[in-house]
Amino acid sequence: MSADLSYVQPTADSPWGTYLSQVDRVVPYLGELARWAETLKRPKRALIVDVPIEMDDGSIAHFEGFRVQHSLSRGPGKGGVRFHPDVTLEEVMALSAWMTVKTAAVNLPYGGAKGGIRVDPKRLSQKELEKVTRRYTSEIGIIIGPQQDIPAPDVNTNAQVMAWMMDTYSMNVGGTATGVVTGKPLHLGGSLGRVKATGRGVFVTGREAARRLGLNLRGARIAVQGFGNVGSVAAELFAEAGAKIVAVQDHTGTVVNPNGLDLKALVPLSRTEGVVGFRGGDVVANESFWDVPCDILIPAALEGQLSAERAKRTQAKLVLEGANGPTGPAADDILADRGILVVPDVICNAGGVTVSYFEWVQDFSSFFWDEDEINQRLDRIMMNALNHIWDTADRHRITLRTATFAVACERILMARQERGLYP
Ligand SMILES: NC(=O)C1=CN([C@@H]2O[C@H](COP(=O)(O)OP(=O)(O)OC[C@H]3O[C@@H](n4cnc5c(N)ncnc54)[C@H](O)[C@@H]3O)[C@@H](O)[C@H]2O)C=CC1
Ligand SMILES: O=C(O)CCC(=O)C(=O)O
Repeated sequence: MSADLSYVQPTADSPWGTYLSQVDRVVPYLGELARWAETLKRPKRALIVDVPIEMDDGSIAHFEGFRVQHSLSRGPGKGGVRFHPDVTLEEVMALSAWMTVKTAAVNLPYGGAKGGIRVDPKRLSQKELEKVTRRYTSEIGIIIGPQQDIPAPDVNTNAQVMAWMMDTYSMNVGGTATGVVTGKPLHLGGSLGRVKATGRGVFVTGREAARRLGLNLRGARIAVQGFGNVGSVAAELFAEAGAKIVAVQDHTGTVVNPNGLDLKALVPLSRTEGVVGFRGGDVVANESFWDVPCDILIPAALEGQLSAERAKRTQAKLVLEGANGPTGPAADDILADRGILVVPDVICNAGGVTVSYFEWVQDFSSFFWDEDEINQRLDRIMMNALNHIWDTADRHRITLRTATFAVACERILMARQERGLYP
């Protein structure tokens, strides 16, 4: 399993360990290209930076920052930036590798990258947050750029953070470079539809999976873990399609209502108080979220949340991975044995990077599309990719995860091979 890199010690269920085991599972389906498989197990480039800033009280604080470019074989690096106190190099490596697989699965002309800062942004003032963002951008400026590596939002980052990143990079290169990041505000070269794109992709792939399972969305019961950009938008779209959101969990706690939570009231409140501020349901212990009777489970928070033990308990028939890496290999096997269908992260949440690609293309041409056009193109790309993956899964009798890796890794390794061996 291990690529034996001295700078990380993955375990079976850690993010990089999970990724390595997913690669091992796809190798038998790669034919001649399997000789290149080891390249998937090593990031091309990993940068660790110190981010020192002066805090509002005059003290100097240092934060650890990362940018990992897992693969550049198919194009520039692409992937979000996460601000979270638990960010590690190992986690960012896994997230960058999943980006490589994801961009290839939906056939975007990108490699995979990811970044992060080990910081709790909730403890920073707006001024401190801007300083951290700008200093980090300057430090990673030596490896990012519109043709090198294009960051985007992830956990605890948003359009404002992207605007600061774009501005800092632009000042350093001496000219406005809108294409250096995606997920920007609309009047700074952002794209219509990007904010909702990841949740929309979860909905599009989930709707198709439900259709194939014969599960009617009207009245279907859905539990959502993580109620931020991805989870809340996916919940709203499923509710619009007639489903009932029966449980939601965020970092503040868990709220359940078997008759369906009122999202019109819950969503705005969750942004200020967290979901436990909502009075239209019962606040329950976090662990009981995994026992809630439901048809569809959407993990949309962090990695490793759907553990083996929780996989044994869930009552869902369908799991839609809004988050990256929510399910470890042992849990994956349990879900497969129990006949629970998993639409894996590397296709399920690819809507965000797909509309990021649209944003990058629009920035280059300085011609912007309307939202209908964006949503139609997104729908088409996601459906084509999913159908191709489903055919692959049926042909080899493998899970959708291994099938997505098979489709994607063939594209990545073919590009690697075609680029040749010599410098
Ligand atoms: N934003 C994007 O476009 C994309 C995000 N993703 C993935 O989706 C997941 C969520 O990302 P976003 O919604 O963007 O982040 P976000 O920062 O908007 O929301 C994160 C949510 O997770 C909740 N959360 C954090 N820790 C938790 C815990 N221990 N237990 C329960 N809930 C917890 C937070 O309270 C918040 O509701 C991440 O895995 C991210 O990598 C994947 C593709 C694209
Ligand atoms: O929009 C992007 O470029 C990347 C989004 C992301 O970080 C992800 O898909 O995990």
